Amino acid sequence: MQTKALKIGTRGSPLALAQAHETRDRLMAAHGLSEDAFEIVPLTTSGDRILDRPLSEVGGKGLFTKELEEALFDGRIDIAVHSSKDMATTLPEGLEVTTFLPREDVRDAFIGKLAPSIAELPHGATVGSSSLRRQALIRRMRPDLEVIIFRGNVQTRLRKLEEGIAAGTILANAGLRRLGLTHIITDLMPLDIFPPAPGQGAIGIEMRSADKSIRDMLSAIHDAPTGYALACERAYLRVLDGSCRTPIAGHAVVEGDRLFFKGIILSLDGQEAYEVEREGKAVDAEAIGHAAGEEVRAKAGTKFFEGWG
Ligand SMILES: NCc1[nH]cc(CCC(=O)O)c1CC(=O)O
Repeated sequence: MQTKALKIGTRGSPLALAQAHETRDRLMAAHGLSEDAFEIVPLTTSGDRILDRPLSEVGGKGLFTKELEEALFDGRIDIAVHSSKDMATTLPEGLEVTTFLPREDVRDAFIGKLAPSIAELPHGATVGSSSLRRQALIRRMRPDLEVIIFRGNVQTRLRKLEEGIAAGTILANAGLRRLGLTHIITDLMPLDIFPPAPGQGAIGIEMRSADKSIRDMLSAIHDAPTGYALACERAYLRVLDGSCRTPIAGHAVVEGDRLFFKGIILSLDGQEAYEVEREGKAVDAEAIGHAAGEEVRAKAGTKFFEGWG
């Protein structure tokens, strides 16, 4: 007889559901379980409801996770599947992200209507993005372009593009791959000129700290290199979080037992940029990320952050 199904909490967007299914499939494979050992529970978050303003104005990353965390606390779900990029850097007492799935490609993808790449867009063309990081990186490359706010899930943004509201948009390659939409990509942005957001491309799984059996079950699908990269990137972001109106990019790569991190913070117009590069042992991921955050914050100086809080 089947015992109680494990309830996998997720946002209801097609991308979130794809990530929940990937988590379920990996758990099934790792433990030889069938589909009915799991129940996928989609929940609507305030981040999904508020679509007319940029996230940086309405409260930031917590918006996508709060409802899922409440459901974890009251037992409506047993685990919560998140895009790591959307997660706050500190979690409520009693909850933990113990598990990261193998990371997808971290690059951003350009989807162009008037031209296949940002470089080839006509002078003054409009690009849609509500990410401060993408806006600043676009403006750094092409100060003549106009950047307009584009929110909503991947499908909503693509519809806006079809309606001609913008000449192009930028989305994470990871999300497009998970949705089977890579055919619409017209350019993949190189990491050195368009570094990703901390956490981009990585699925994180949150659980109740006290749940020993779930901890054991999840450990079978944890990807250690992704875990180290994320520990580093999240520590870096945590140092800079006080300035959530700052465009921030950061990316760690793990090779064997070494970790290589690159980070950059920019002014909103992309004209000012401060970079940091660190490497060390993968097991020191968090300390490396923390030190990188401190370094880039010191380089930028207090004036850079003034009035942005
Ligand atoms: N903020 C929305 C969001 N959160 C995670 C992804 C993409 C998937 C990922 O980075 O894992 C996206 C959409 C996008 O940026 O294109």
